[in-house]
Amino acid sequence: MSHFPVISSNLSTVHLASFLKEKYCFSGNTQCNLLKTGINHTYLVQSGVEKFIFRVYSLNWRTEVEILEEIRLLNTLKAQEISISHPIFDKNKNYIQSINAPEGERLGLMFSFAKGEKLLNFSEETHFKVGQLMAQIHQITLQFNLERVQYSPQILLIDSLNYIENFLPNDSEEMDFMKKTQQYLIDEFSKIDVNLVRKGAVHLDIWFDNLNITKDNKITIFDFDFCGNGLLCMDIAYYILQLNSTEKDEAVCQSKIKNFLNGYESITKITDEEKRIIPMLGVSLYFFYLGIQCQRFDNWSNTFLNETYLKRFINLLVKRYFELNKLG
Ligand SMILES: Nc1ncnc2c1ncn2[C@@H]1O[C@H](COP(=O)(O)OP(=O)(O)O)[C@@H](O)[C@H]1O
Ligand SMILES: N[C@@H](CCOP(=O)(O)O)C(=O)O
Repeated sequence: MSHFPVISSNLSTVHLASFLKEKYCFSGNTQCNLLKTGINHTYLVQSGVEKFIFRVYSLNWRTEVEILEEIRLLNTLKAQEISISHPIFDKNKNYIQSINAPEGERLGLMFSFAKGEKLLNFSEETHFKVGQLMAQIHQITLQFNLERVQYSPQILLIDSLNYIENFLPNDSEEMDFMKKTQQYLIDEFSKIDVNLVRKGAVHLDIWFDNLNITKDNKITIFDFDFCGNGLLCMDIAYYILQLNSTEKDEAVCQSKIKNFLNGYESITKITDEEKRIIPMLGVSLYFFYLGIQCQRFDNWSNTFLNETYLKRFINLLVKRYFELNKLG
């Protein structure tokens, strides 16, 4: 039977379970449950008492080389005993699985299950520990070059706004703000003293949503899908930015940021130049991820993304953060 061509599909969990059972030689009952259809589709795989996470990349989202580079980074971190979710190879020692989905070949990768649970809000002490963990990662990823994206102003600010333009009227106040801010941020990038900021591999998406925390406060970071090359302080900027959007009490938010930074600096120093540019990098990352949401409209964000959503996001998050940091 021939099918009408599709751009994305949801794999049958029953069939995925038997595919994985065979590939990874799982003994006994193997179950697969969909956790999330995001840019990638994430499945919880259970084989007896063991738990794993299987990620199925959207069609053409990442190349094989990019995924191999993510694996290389994760294995480097694992070798240094950094608490991250690591990739797992199959019975033939292959990491990447190829799945012949209706839309074309989709790639898959198995990960260790990060112990603990996701917490929207956690203590100052835990923020201190996240800071330490991020700094330990950065000590290893300093000067680490990945054959993946370079987080340049072009990617963060120009390409992103091109995607946003498809959904936000050109004559709206919000687009006016975005265009002026884009120009301001491009200028700020050109003023960065590159000799005083550390460069290397960044995760770019470290926030509560990509951390599991155990009862005894052990943190594991997962979802390195956006890893690439950039300024290490982009990770710091993103974490602080997200703390501002998830912690509503200003005093508590500041105290958590302070603890996070203290934790980081208990391992390695953040330069004065890095501290100076953290706010403008945060706003740049808002641009980037808003661009990603628009880019992935077809198979991810269409359930929430529209003109009103963009206007609210820009006014309540981007503009607020810009003004809070007295930028411009
Ligand atoms: N290694 C992991 N260990 C435990 N849970 C995970 C792991 N990876 C993903 N998850 C769970 O699956 C959800 C979706 O996975 P994620 O890779 O973050 O996808 P997305 O980027 O679309 O949010 C996460 O929010 C988390 O709850
Ligand atoms: N965290 C980003 C988007 C990437 O989200 P994820 O679901 O892949 O972790 C955002 O805030 O937009």
